[in-house]
Amino acid sequence: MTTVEEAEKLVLAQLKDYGTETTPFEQATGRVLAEALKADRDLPPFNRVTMDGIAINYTALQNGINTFRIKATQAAGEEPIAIDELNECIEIMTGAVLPATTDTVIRYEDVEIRAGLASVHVQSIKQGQNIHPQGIDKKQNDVVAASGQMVTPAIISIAASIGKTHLLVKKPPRVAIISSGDELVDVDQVPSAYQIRKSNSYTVKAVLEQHGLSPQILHIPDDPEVTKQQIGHCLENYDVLLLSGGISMGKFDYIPQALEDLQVEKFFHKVAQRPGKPFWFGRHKNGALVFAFPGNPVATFMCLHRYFLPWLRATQGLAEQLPLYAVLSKDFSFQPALEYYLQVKLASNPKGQLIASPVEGNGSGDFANLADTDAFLELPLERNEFKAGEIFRAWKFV
Ligand SMILES: Nc1nc2c(c(=O)[nH]1)N[C@H]1C(S)=C(S)[C@@H](COP(=O)(O)OP(=O)(O)OC[C@H]3O[C@@H](n4cnc5c(N)ncnc54)[C@H](O)[C@@H]3O)O[C@H]1N2
Ligand code: MOO
Repeated sequence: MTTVEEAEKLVLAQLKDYGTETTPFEQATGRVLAEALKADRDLPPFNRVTMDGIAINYTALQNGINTFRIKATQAAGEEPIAIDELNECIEIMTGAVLPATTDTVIRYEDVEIRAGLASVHVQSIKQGQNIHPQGIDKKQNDVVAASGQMVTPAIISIAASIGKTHLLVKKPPRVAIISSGDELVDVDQVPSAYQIRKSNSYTVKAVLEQHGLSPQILHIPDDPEVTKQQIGHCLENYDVLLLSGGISMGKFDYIPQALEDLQVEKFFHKVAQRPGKPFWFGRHKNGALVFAFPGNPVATFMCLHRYFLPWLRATQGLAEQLPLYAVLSKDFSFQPALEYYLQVKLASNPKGQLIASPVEGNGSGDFANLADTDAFLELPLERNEFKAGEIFRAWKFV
């Protein structure tokens, strides 16, 4: 059987550039930048006052002048007002441009203002204080965000500051999320005593939307002809098919046969892991990839995080995410020769360690347990006994 490492390698070998597109910057969170963002002017663009108070020329203090005549008040956004004499000051607000004839700002807390005069009542004034100098953060045309990184709220802030209303981003793959099975009814339907509501498709969609994708949902009934026809249609119209269910050994598990009939090359079927053992992965001749995840909700969820999301990062040119490690909080044993993905709740302790506490639940059909956990702990297949205090890789999903 294919090991997790082999499966991961085969998945990550299927990278493709889906091109670029332009998007309004406000809608770009989670997308991958396909251009470098450059400062349209110095950052900050002028010597920016950082405290409300008075602007003076420091030479005045050196000459023993402690009381200043307030010449004018300058708000942020106003043209700077120069002082003409050393014994003058400008009352000035945070965000205002420092007037060229001044070089130091003293905050209101350190002056007393009476009858148009400001008296400084502290000694420790430093020349140039309370000023954020022009261009100290970045110079005009400096790269402020490199191509190939994910657009985060901080990058939205940069785009806004430099007037970039639209960003060139990587085009994400077009994804179809496909569920199958006649036991499944829609979320707004009342299931019979023998049915359940579809949940996997919505879980997968929610995760994908967090990563900037806009997938389409489709349901296929347990009918071999319809299965083949619908999957055939998706292979022509999408870059990636994410299926859940219908791939193990059941009499109505028509997906593997349909994929074979449609000439989707199988890279593997079944991975030495639990949950998610029946995972099927392949590629159609036109390049469309098929991730067919086992239908049990926890299996679909695990495979999505363990295989699809790393593939998505890599195919969009993002650097590999640094692995996360956690300390197992109590002894645990697992006998089958499968890599086990233990559901855990993570918490850090005062020593700065990340502690993984098992919250086992009732197998891969127990999707309620996912809400009580936030990661899978990857327990290697070569072993059966895992001791409290040992460190393992964690796959966080919250
Ligand atoms: N004889 C064997 N039986 C099974 C094996 C096996 O190796 N030999 N593997 C088991 C494992 S492990 C899993 S996981 C499941 C996977 O089977 P399928 O991928 O064919 O999934 P289904 O049978 O269609 O469904 C399994 C389970 O999940 C529910 N389901 C399916 N889709 C959804 C959905 N969209 N939303 C919510 N729940 C869904 C479905 O009703 C079933 O309860 O096979 C084992 N059997
Ligand atoms: O993959 Mo199955 O999830 O072990 O139940």
